[in-house]
Amino acid sequence: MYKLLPLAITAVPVLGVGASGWDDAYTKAQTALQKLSQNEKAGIVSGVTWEGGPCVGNTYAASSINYPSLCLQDSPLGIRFANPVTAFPAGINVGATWDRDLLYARGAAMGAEAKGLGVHVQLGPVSGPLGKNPDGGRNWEGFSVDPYLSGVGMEETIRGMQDSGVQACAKHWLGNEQEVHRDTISSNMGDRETHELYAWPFMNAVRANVASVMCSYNKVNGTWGCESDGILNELLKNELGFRGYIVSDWNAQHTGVHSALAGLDMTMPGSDFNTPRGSIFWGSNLVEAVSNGSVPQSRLDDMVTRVLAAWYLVDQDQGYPEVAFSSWNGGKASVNVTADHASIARTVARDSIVLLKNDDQTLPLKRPGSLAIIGQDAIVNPNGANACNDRGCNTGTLAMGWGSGTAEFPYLVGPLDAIQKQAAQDGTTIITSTTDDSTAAAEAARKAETAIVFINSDAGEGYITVEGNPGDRNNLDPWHNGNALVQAVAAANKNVIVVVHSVGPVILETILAQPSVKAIIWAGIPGQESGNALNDILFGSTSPSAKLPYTIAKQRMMISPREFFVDYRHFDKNGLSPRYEFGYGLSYTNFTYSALTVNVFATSGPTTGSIVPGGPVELFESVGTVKAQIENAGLVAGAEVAQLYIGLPDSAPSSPPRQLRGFEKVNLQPGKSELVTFELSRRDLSYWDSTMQKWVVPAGTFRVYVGASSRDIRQQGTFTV
Ligand SMILES: OC[C@H]1O[C@@H](O[C@H]2[C@H](O)[C@@H](O)[C@H](O[C@H]3[C@H](O)[C@@H](O)[C@H](O)O[C@@H]3CO)O[C@@H]2CO)[C@H](O)[C@@H](O)[C@@H]1O
Repeated sequence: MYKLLPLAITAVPVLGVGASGWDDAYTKAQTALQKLSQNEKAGIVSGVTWEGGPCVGNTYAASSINYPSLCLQDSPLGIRFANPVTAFPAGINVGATWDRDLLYARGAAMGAEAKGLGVHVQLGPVSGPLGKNPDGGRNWEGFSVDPYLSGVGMEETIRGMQDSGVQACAKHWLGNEQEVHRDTISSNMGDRETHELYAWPFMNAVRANVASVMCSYNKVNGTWGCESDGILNELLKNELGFRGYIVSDWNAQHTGVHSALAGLDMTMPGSDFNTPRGSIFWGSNLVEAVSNGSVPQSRLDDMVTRVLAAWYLVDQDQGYPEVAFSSWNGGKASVNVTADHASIARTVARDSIVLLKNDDQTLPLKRPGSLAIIGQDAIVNPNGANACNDRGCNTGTLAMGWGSGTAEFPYLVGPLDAIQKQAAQDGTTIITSTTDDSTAAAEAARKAETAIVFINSDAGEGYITVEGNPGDRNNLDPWHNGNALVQAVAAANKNVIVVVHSVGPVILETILAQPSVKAIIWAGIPGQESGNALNDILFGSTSPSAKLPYTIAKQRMMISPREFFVDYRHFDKNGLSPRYEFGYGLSYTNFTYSALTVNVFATSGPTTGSIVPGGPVELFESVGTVKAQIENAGLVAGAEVAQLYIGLPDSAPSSPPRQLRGFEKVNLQPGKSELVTFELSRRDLSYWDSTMQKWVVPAGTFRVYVGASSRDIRQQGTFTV
């Protein structure tokens, strides 16, 4: 039933229509193209080799059109290899906020820092990996394992970044779901899961007019990601109407001619990582490939036009700043671009903290007489927050994963530092045990009213191995004997709070089996404001509002997704009970749901219209609304993320029981209520029909679920198409 993507080169890229920004940018690019020499054209699409310029990627300048050497720089959470910059919470944290405004604000702040430093292309955001494997090393760089939530994350972040003037780069296209063997494996995907899961968030990215997309190291259905006509020309450019350029991941290009024909538009870093540099596929070789007829002139012109159009799209021809740092000498920037972004970093970190368990209203803390703070994860690495290159170690509190998706911390507020400040105000005695030694931990815990244990679990990119974890995690257990640490503390103290800093799901069964564990918090990898944000929740200045962007299972084995039943789709389809389901999160108040109304006017059938950035034009048309009344029925102010799930009718074969298709976050004072409206687009009601090669709205009765999580459904309804 599933159709594999074609391997042969068959498609001719078409330009999307409908984005006037692109139309203007293309007009300027086509004019500029006429003035370029063949060498300049090849230079615009070729990197100058690894470490050949100040940024992780640099192209050649073209003096005839006053075009600069483009600076491409990581990362999805801040500007890599530069300082000072803001080290924002990771993608997985901002995903956990389910807050469009925060997604946009973080993107805009990152974009402003990039522009201030002269970075033309910021290498993020990420929706590949999506997170099919819960132990995938780079899942934390993206927003969520759910394509809808991930898609909103992509769209808002890209809008924020590009509104600030930097070109965003959506990565890694496509199926980059693991680090181990990432540059040799083939991600074999059926056509339907390709569309409904992995390509979905990139549709949002293209819809947000993303300037560039990075193709990935892995093969897709047997063909290298950066050499595949099927996923580059056919899917991304033709079907999704992508008008920007495709840049290779660093050293992910394997051939000169074939990659050009398959749709690659820029090669990075222009060489492999060896010294002296080998594997230079483009540059002067591309000029030769055109002159001997292996690559059509029109293809080279198309590459250049796309790259120039992206530059014009975000007005980088209008006095863009010079690059103000070098990646290779400590990154000291000649300008300070951090502005007031620490407050955005703190708000995101705070609003991404998920309260998983809170028995006996243990939280918020109410001026305790004494507190034991336990675990190495409570303090900043004694050697410094940036002691390890690309954060490639797990010493001290975990606030970032490792790899290219990192930035240098300008400072890192550790949990203990922040709690001590609050304790001084409250008259609370602090007792510490800041190693992971269980005996010392129990001794400290015995002396306090309440004990807070800090545990963590790290992951990162595969070119670094940390404590035996080769990028991907070896398991979903806490590191550093975290379970034993909690057990020891729970045996010594009847009032235990566990704080988890982790890149993704951690199995909590051992911890939950301790009756003394009264509360559990997931704080993710919160960036530079870690301790301050945690204080806001621990001591109750803010009620937690975050919801899990993935499922926490009872055991690792239970998550073995097949095809497109990843995460909650797998649990729902197979009638399995998760420990904490997708979308779950407690608050210090409680919310009631009422008055569901459904008003949908879609017609069944396939899309037929033209392609706009993102896909067929009708996919993004409104087809109705779902509304529900949310009331804060508790005693304190708080925010609720109301979630809309849709179940397709049986005429859509083998579909998940329900899928996220909307969410709205509302801030409510006690006793107040608000009517939330979920706007539905045609895409929200469609599935990908592999035979027809179309998005199709199936005929029949759709199920509507509105609730506080994927399992906590408060209102249900139906509509028929
Ligand atoms: O940074 C741009 C994109 O690069 C990919 O990651 C590369 C990373 O940036 C780079 O630092 C690392 O280099 C190491 C290299 O692989 C290794 O052979 C050499 O010995 O040491 C280098 C580190 O000092 O290579 C990474 C690729 O393997 C990312 O996938 C992508 O997301 C980035 O945007």
